[in-house]
Amino acid sequence: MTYNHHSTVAVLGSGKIGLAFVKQILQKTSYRVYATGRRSETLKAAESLGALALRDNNLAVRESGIVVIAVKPFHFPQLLSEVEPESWKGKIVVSLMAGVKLDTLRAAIPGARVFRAMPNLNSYVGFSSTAVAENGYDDTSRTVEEFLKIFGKVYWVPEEYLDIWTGLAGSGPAFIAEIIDAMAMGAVAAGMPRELSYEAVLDVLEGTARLLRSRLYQHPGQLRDDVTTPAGTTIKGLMVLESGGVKAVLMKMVEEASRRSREIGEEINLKILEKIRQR
Ligand SMILES: NC(=O)C1=CN([C@@H]2O[C@H](COP(=O)(O)OP(=O)(O)OC[C@H]3O[C@@H](n4cnc5c(N)ncnc54)[C@H](OP(=O)(O)O)[C@@H]3O)[C@@H](O)[C@H]2O)C=CC1
Ligand SMILES: O=C(O)[C@@H]1CCC=N1
Repeated sequence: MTYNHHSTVAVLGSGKIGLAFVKQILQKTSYRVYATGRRSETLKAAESLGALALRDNNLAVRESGIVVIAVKPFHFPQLLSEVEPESWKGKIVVSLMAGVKLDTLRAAIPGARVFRAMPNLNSYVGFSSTAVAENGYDDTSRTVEEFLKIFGKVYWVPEEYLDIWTGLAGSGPAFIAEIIDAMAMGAVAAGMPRELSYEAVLDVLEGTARLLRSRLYQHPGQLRDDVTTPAGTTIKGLMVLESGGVKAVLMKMVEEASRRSREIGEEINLKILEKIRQR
């Protein structure tokens, strides 16, 4: 296969989200993929998907046109020390790290065109809801948009929304998974087998998302009211939900996750500035 730098992607950090990216890229495109990691298990997992797995972040960056940063935010300073500043020059860099701001990324990797994106683990099946921020709309942004569409839907947002997006859509699959589990357990408590209960909740979730996206409803409250028969079953369940303060808890859950994303950004920014001073 012939290739040039622009048809090669480096995924730095082949963990949970990194591997989801590797899987989709290799399944849907003809990009060559370099995937890095530290442990042999990590490299083996990437290799088994068809990536060129390697420990050398510098080589992966040098050989690629698009570089995805998928390490944990607190591993970023170490990653930086492993890549020569020259290697980043002219690259399109897409950071998936929670919290780490564009200014911090630009200061850390000058000479690259940097984008900050927040996908979610639904990328694994091509159903991510990904927000991306960077100033300007040009050919490079369009390349990044096309690239991110491999993993699902793409939304351009001002950077100020990215921490909130992280708390809502980035962490979202974990929150929804907990709600699904709780509802299935409720059915088990009422006497139905776990597997059947679980399938039913997944069906309800998928169907409700479709119904809410249809033109029938402008607001979820309208669907709630249509389901709720006076003195029926739903209103009794809703009363329990309200008495438990569940709606307020869910609101606080997203708000707190968003706050933590901002906090991570501040912590990493300080570490990066320290690192830059040492250069
Ligand atoms: N998980 C999720 O749902 C989402 C995560 N994110 C963001 O993606 C990033 C990764 O998260 P996640 O995938 O969950 O984390 P994981 O811990 O699963 O993956 C991180 C990977 O980075 C690798 N790594 C760490 N340091 C280096 C290094 N110096 N060189 C090469 N590889 C390295 C680790 O390899 P090894 O294990 O071999 O040490 C590990 O496989 C985070 O910044 C997170 O904020 C964004 C959206 C969703
Ligand atoms: O929990 C986290 O910090 C990361 C960011 C979004 C999903 N997982």
